[in-house]
Amino acid sequence: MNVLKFGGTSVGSVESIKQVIQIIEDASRGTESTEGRNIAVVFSAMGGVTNQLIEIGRMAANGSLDYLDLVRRIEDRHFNVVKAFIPVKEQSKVFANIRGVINELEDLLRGVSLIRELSARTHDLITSFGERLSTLVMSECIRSRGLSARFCDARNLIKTDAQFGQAEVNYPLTNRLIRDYFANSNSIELITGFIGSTEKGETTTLGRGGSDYTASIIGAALDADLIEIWTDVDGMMTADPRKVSNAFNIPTITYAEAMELSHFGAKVIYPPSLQPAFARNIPIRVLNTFNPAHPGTVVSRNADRRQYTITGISSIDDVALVNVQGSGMIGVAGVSAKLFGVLAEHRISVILISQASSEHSICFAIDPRAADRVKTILDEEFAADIASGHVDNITIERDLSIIATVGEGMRKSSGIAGKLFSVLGKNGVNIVAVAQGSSEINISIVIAKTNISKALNALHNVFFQSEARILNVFLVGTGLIGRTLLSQIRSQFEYLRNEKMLKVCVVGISNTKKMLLDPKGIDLDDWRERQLTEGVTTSLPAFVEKIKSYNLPNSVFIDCTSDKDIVQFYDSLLDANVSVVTPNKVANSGSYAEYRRLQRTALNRGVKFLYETNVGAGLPIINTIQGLMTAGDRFIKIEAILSGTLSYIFNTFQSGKKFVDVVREAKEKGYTEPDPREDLSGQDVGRKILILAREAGFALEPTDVTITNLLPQPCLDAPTIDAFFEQLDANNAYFESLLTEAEAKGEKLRYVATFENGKVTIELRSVGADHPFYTLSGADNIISFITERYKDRPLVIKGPGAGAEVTASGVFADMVSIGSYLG
Ligand SMILES: NC(=O)c1ccc[n+]([C@@H]2O[C@H](COP(=O)([O-])OP(=O)(O)OC[C@H]3O[C@@H](n4cnc5c(N)ncnc54)[C@H](O)[C@@H]3O)[C@@H](O)[C@H]2O)c1
Ligand SMILES: N[C@@H](CCO)C(=O)O
Ligand code: NA
Repeated sequence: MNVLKFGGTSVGSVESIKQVIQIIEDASRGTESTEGRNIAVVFSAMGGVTNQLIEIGRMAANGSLDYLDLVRRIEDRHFNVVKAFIPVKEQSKVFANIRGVINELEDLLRGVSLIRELSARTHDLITSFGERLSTLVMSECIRSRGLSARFCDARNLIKTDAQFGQAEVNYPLTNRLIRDYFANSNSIELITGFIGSTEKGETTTLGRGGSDYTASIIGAALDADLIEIWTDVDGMMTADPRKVSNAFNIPTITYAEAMELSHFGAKVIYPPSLQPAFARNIPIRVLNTFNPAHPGTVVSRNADRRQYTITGISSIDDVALVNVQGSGMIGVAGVSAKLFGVLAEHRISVILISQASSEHSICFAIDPRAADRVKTILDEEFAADIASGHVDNITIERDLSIIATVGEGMRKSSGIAGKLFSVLGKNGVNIVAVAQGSSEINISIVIAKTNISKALNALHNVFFQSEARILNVFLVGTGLIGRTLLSQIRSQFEYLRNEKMLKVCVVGISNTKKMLLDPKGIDLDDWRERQLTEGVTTSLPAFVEKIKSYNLPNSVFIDCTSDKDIVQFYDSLLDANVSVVTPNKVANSGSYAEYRRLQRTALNRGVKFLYETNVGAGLPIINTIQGLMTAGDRFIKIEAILSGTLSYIFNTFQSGKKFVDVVREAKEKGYTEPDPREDLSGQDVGRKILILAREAGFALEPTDVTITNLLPQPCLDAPTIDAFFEQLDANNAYFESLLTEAEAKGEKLRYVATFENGKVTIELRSVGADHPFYTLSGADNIISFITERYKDRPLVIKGPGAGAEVTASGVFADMVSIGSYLG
C-alpha cells in the first residue's frame, strides 16, 4: 500500500494535472491490482486557492461583496480542469457537482456577510472548500481515464478536537475509521488533504503542512509501505539553491535530520506533520511532479552510508539575539526557569539558546518581530534583579541570521566544528553565538545578516568537497600579464576543477577603460567582447566597493598593473578578508611601515598577501626566502641580477647592433616594465632588492638603496616613451662605449644588485668568465644567497626572470595556493 500526496502546485494548472494523472496511473498499474486498489492519493487545494478562500472569508466578514468575483474565479479554475480532461458529454454532470459545492460555499459566505463575523470554526469550514473542490475534480478526471477511483472526504475519517485552525487528531478513533474504510476499498482512494472534523461533525483543519499530515495519518493507520510527497522540486537539497548555486539533491536523509533542516528553513516538507509516519518507521519519498523520473529524497529512520559528514546546511535569515547577563546569575538556580517560563507564558518561541558555563550570561535567538515585546516582558520580569544589580540591562541585537549545519555524520566525528569555524574565520565571518546540542546532529551559529550568503557558500564549499571549492577572482589590469593569466586560467580550468577541486571563478575584470563584474562568473572564452559591450567606465574605488559588497567567500584581488595608486586599496581589501596577489612591486617597495602593515593585516585577517612575482617573475625566490626565515636561517649577503630586461639587453647587445633596437626587442618580448625606463634607470632592480632585503628580515627604507643609473639625462627627461626611444637612438655611442670597454677585457656587462651589512648597492659591472654571473643567457635572473646555513657555498636560483608566461604562471601559482589555503 502506497500513499501519494500532491501539493498545490502539482494540482495548480491543467499542465501539471496532466502529469499528476499520469503519475497516478503509473502508480496504480505498478501495484498488484490493475484496479489500483493499493494506492491512496491525498490532494491539496489548487495552488493559491486556500489563500483566496481566506481572503474571501475576510471580505465577507467585512460585508464586502467583492468576494463573489473571487468565488467565480475559483469556480472557473475547476471548470477549466474539467474541460481539459473530461469528455464533453460527461462534463455537465461534473459541472453540476462542482456547482453544488460552490453553492454551499456561497450560502455560507452569505451568512458570514450578514452577521459580519468570522469565527475560527467558520474560517476552517471556508478553507475546507479548497481541498474538497480539488479532490472532487481530480477524482472525476481520474475516473474518466477508465480507472476505478473513489472520492473520500477526509472529514469522515480524520476525527479531531475542536481546536480550529490546528486541530489535534483523535488517533484511536481516526485509525479505526481509516482501517474500516480501507477494508472495503477496491479502487484508488482519492482523499481531501488538510481537513478533518470533530465528533460532532464540525469541520476542522490540521494546520501547517496539513495535507502532508493527512497523508501521514493515513499511511500510519494503514501501515503503508511508502508515502510519496509530490511537490515541485527534486526532493531536499544540501542548501537552499537560491542562496547556494552548488546545492544538490540529498538522496537519503533521516527523520531527525529532516526535522533539524526544516526547523531552519528548508521548506520542502514540514517534518512535524509527518510524525505519525516517522513513528511507524514508514519511509517517505519526496518527488517532483514536474520531473517524475528524478529519484528525489527518501526520508527514513536510517539514511544510507554517506559520502559527506554533513547532510545539509540551512538558515534562518532574520533573527534577533537577546542577551541576559549579570554577575548575580552565577551559580544561582532558577534564573533560566524564570526567563524561559515567562517567555513560554507569552508564547514566545525561542529558536536557539546558548549559555557559557560561567553562567554569567544567557543568550537566545527569537523572531525579530517579537524583539520589542520580549524586551518589555523581560525588563518587567527582571525589574528587581536589574535594580539590585544582579542582572545587567537586557540587550537585544538585531540583523542577525542563524546557520545550521546538520547531519548524523557529525555525531562522534571530530574536526567538523574546527573546519566550520576555520572556514568562517578565513572569510571574515564573525560568530556572535553558537549552539550545539549533545545529539551532535546540528551546530548552529549566529552571524551578521550581511554575511549570510558568503557563510552559506563557504560552508557548502568545504563540507561538500566533491564539489570543487570556489575561488572568486577579481582582476585589475589586462595588459600582458593580466591577459596571459586569464588565458592560463581558461586553459587550466578543467584540470584545476578535476585534480585540485578548485573552481576558479573570475568575477571582475577591469582595465583602464572598462570594468565588468558578474558575481556568477565571467566566461573566459569571450571576456573581451563582454567587457566591451557590458562593461562600465572604470572606477577603481567602485570596483573595490563591489568586491566588498558582493562579500563572496574565498575572494582574491589580483593586481596586474604597475599602478601606484592601486596599492592604497590593498590594506582595506585585506581587512575585508579579500586575499591579494600581485606582480606589482609598488606596495612592497614603498615605506617599510606600509610593507609591514600589509603583512600584519593579512595575518590578522587570516587571508593571504602573495607577491612571488615581485622578484624574478615565476622563479621561487620570495618563497625560498620565507622558507629559510621560517626555519630560522639568517641572511648574510644577497647578490643578484634581478632585471630580465637588462639581462636580455646585455646578453643580446653586441657590436653591430644598435642599443635602441635591443631595448625594443626586450619590450616586444614582454620583459620590460610598461615604461622601460623603470628597468634601464635601475628603479625596477632597486625595488626588487629592497623587497628581498625586507623579506630577509631587514627594515630598509627606499632611501637605503643606492642606484647607479644607466641612462643619460635626456633619456630620463623624454616626455613620452616614444621620445625616450628616440633619445636612446641618439645616445647610441654612449652605450657602445660601455660595451666595447667590457669586450676589450673579455668581460660581460652585468647589472648587479648586492645586499650586505644592511646596505644595498646596485651597479653596472663587467664580469669575467670566472664569475658565476658571466654565463647568463636570455632574460635570466640569478640570485645567490649567503646565509648562516649556506655559508660555504651559496644557495643559487637561476632562470628566466621576466616574460609573460613565466610571470603569469607565478601569479597563477600564488592564486591557486590561496585556494588550497582557504579550502
Ligand atoms: N612583464 C613581466 O615580465 C613582468 C614580470 C614580473 C612582474 N611584472 C609586473 O606585472 C605588472 C604588469 O606588467 P605587464 O607586463 O603586464 O604590463 P602591461 O603594461 O602590459 O599591463 C599593465 C596593464 O595595467 C593597466 N592598468 C594600469 N593602471 C590601471 C588601473 N588603475 N586600472 C586598470 N588597469 C590599469 C594598463 O592599462 C595595462 O594594460 C607590472 O607591475 C610589472 O612590474 C611584469
Ligand atoms: N621588467 C621586469 C619584469 C620582471 O619584474 C624585468 O625586466 O625584470
Ligand atoms: Na619570483
